[in-house]
Amino acid sequence: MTALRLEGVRAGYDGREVVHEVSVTVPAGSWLAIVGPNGAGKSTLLKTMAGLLPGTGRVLVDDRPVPSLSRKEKARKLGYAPQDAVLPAGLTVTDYALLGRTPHLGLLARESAADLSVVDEALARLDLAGLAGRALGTLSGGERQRAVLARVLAQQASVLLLDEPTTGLDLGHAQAMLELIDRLRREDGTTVVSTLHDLTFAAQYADRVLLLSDGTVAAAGKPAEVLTPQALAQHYGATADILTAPRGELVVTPVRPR
Ligand SMILES: Nc1ncnc2c1ncn2[C@@H]1O[C@H](COP(=O)(O)OP(=O)(O)OP(=O)(O)O)[C@@H](O)[C@H]1O
Repeated sequence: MTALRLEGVRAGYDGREVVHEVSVTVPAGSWLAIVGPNGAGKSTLLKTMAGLLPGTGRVLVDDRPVPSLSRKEKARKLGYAPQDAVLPAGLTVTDYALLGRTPHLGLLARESAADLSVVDEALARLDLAGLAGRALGTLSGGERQRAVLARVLAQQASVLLLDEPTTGLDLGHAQAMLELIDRLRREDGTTVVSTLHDLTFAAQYADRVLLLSDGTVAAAGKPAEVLTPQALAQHYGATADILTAPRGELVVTPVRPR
């Protein structure tokens, strides 16, 4: 089953097109990583998928055009975590994550014990339980980023659109975050689309990788097919090797040019 489909999507800002004619199909329960150099249009593409940026072409979630969904339907189907969310400084981590439950509440309904337990679990999994009562304005960069993800996880949307979910996280928290996202995918059938700068993470977690370059799809397919030294040289201007770790995982590593 297809969870998300883009057909000839074009998008941009102030009349300047930065994403050109992107078509992609994301099967339900799979993970698509969007990679590419700075300014390639990754965040723009993700915002267009989330229905936050108008574009031409079609974006369909569960075979329904995103613009045709009500706000609540959209929030139940699509959870979007931006790279640089603006957070209300005075709100506590718990109250902020509870906002993720809004699409699940009835009219004028307050959060139930079940909503609170979803939030508590998201906070615990993101190692934020000890910070639950802290105001967002007092958090470190990595803690803030985890709070943004806690909110989107609490939303329990069927498709997660995550813009650079590991930005600002140390190696352990980054890995824990990706493991958590992968577990949601395997256990609940959640579909994941994430931009990722870390190509080793992209290679190890995504089923498929879409390499965006200058707003067009330069390559799409299995990580080993897309992440080649030639592609990294051509599109990133980087000298890199693709290694295989002892247990078979791919590792993308820069190598100092000679
Ligand atoms: N709000 C905006 N208004 C005008 N131009 C924008 C806006 N946001 C992004 N752009 C431009 O669109 C292009 C694509 O930006 P985008 O943020 O989508 O790239 P990206 O691949 O996510 O980059 P990065 O890896 O640096 O985060 C860039 O040229 C950028 O300057």
